[in-house]
Amino acid sequence: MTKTLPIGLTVTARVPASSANLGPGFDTLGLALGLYDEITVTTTASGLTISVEGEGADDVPWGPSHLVVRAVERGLESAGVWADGLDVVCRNVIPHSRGLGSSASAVVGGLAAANGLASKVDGELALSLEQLVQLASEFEGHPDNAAASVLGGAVVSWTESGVGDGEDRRYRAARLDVDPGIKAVVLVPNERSSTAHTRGLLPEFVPHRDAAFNVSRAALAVVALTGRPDLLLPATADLLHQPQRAPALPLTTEWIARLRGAGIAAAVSGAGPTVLALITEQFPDDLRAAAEVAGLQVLDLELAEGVHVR
Ligand SMILES: Nc1ncnc2c1ncn2[C@@H]1O[C@H](COP(=O)(O)OP(=O)(O)OP(=O)(O)O)[C@@H](O)[C@H]1O
Ligand SMILES: N[C@@H](CCO)C(=O)O
Repeated sequence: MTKTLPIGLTVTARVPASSANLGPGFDTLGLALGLYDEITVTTTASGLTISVEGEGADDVPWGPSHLVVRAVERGLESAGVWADGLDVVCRNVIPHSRGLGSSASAVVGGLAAANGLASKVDGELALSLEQLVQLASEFEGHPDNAAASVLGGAVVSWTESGVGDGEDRRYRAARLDVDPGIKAVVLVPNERSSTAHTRGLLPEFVPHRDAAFNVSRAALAVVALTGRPDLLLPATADLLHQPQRAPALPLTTEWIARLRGAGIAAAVSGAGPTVLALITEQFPDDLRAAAEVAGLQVLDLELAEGVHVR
């Protein structure tokens, strides 16, 4: 039976950004990054109020079609609770459409906030991390981003029910504990790039030798991330999506080549256009200055834990 939440219940979810693929792990590997959106949800007597500060405030709809609102509603439904009214406040920091998983973070944050409300009235209603990964991945479509924002650290994600996109598709993920010496630097262009557009550039079939190349590098990425950071450069090479997306991402492609030429493990973050660099030493000052001159925002980020609700 559905329980109605009392009025005035409030929670805040703090949800990290994420970087998907890490080079060879297309649709599989992800990393949670220390750049956070905060979502506060309060139960009210009726209706929906929403306010958005920061990133995307002028672009996203301020109403029931807002991604966070839809995720909160899905989360309440999944936990078996109902709210007569909701007040939703979003404080956004994660850049949109830059390959930093903003849409997955919005969905994970909304689901986790709903879960927090349900747990406040009855701990037995709490959704597990596995359920949050499933719901967020179903909702958003990218388990590599969604699982990273739920679980934190680095993740390997996979699907269990085969090839289809049907409702029975099961999304699974395992967390890797990343070597504490590894840090992330992201180079964020001003221009946006839609994931749907750059996915459309990918071919239906790839040569077997390229698939084999990526299998070896993706497996190596797990080794490098979990204790052999000296292997990060070969472990972040890719033939399955970055070369195909390159025509749509010229600045990104130029900077990945430049960083890799300097011995830095660099890859397209998600579907781009952000560049992800994984380092164990200081990011070189001359490259930082040159990137800024080229119009890239350079951010040093800790690797993050998963979504946190208070
Ligand atoms: N915090 C948010 N609140 C509401 N809508 C959002 C939020 N974050 C993202 N979105 C929606 O998702 C769109 C961006 O999704 P898209 O998948 O193209 O990029 P991304 O998630 O930032 O990057 P990627 O998936 O490549 O890592 C935005 O244009 C916006 O419509
Ligand atoms: N793996 C997805 C991530 C999107 O954030 C892609 O590269 O399209």
